[in-house]
Amino acid sequence: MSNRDASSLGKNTLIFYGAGSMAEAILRGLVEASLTSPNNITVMNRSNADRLLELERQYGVVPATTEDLKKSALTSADVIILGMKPKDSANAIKALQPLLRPEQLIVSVIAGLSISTIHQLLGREQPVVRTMPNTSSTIGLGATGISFSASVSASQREFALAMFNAVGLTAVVDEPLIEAVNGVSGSGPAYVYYLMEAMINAGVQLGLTPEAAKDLTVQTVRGAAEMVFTTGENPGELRRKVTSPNGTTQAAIETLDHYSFQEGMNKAIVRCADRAREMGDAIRAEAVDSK
Ligand SMILES: NC(=O)C1=CN([C@@H]2O[C@H](COP(=O)(O)OP(=O)(O)OC[C@H]3O[C@@H](n4cnc5c(N)ncnc54)[C@H](OP(=O)(O)O)[C@@H]3O)[C@@H](O)[C@H]2O)C=CC1
Ligand SMILES: O=C(O)[C@@H]1CCC=N1
Repeated sequence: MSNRDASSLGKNTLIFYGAGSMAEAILRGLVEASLTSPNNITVMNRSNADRLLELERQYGVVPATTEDLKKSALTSADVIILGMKPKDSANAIKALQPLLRPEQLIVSVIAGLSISTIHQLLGREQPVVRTMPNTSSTIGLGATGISFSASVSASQREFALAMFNAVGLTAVVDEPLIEAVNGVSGSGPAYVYYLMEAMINAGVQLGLTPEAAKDLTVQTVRGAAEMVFTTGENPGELRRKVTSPNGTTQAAIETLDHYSFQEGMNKAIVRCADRAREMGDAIRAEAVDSK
């Protein structure tokens, strides 16, 4: 793997094996940050060729639309990014078995799928980077948890970090904590969007136009995240500064407490991490069954 410039992805070739929303979020970030030439990125999926042609049109990446093109791109790529749904992953990874060279790097974004299951499905200890990104990578504001298998080389490690740093923030964690990352930031954008939906709906209920309710909500969430980021203050401290004694915010927070908001969020995130483990167990069972 080329290691001449750790801040870019060099001449390494990448294939997105599964080119759906998460793959697009990452590749768009890489292309728009000029981290690599779009010619170095191949996209493939199972059957939706139109989708690949659309990605080519938008980002200039290379579509692998025939079985021959798919095979040769998988065989030659320096890095293979597993971007299919968990339920499709066991078969897709098994199909790689006869194609892989020992030095090819596997990067997985698949929820629940452990490094050991990938090794089991491949029948060998290929270098694997297990990640949990999120869709905000699309605009360079992603948050990605990363862990490495023992055989990942120093240059492969740098490559993976450069790749995900190009599309946001990275946190290297021990592999068992990837499910916690899934609970907090992998699925996290959905919780924030859900909160925003509720805020917009309530604004409309109180008489605002849908446009005004949306604009005010978006700016509020943006501003609140930016306040935490820029000031370095804890969310709790910033919340207290908004909350005048016996004022309007206190009344709102008490209502959230009445409906167990904190407990609900806690249970949701713990359940999300558990669900990732369940999905991982199901893939592991497929790997064992196929032995
Ligand atoms: N969406 C998110 O916010 C996040 C998702 N993830 C993970 O990313 C992964 C992908 O999710 P997402 O992008 O939402 O899914 P999508 O359904 O958008 O995309 C999945 C892609 O995988 C392709 N695919 C399925 N089977 C195969 C196969 N055998 N060979 C080649 N390609 C295949 C599909 O092709 P076709 O359409 O032709 O069937 C499709 O292009 C999941 O494992 C998820 O856990 C991780 C973090 C965040
Ligand atoms: O919902 C899911 O399973 C995926 C994983 C993280 C975000 N979306």
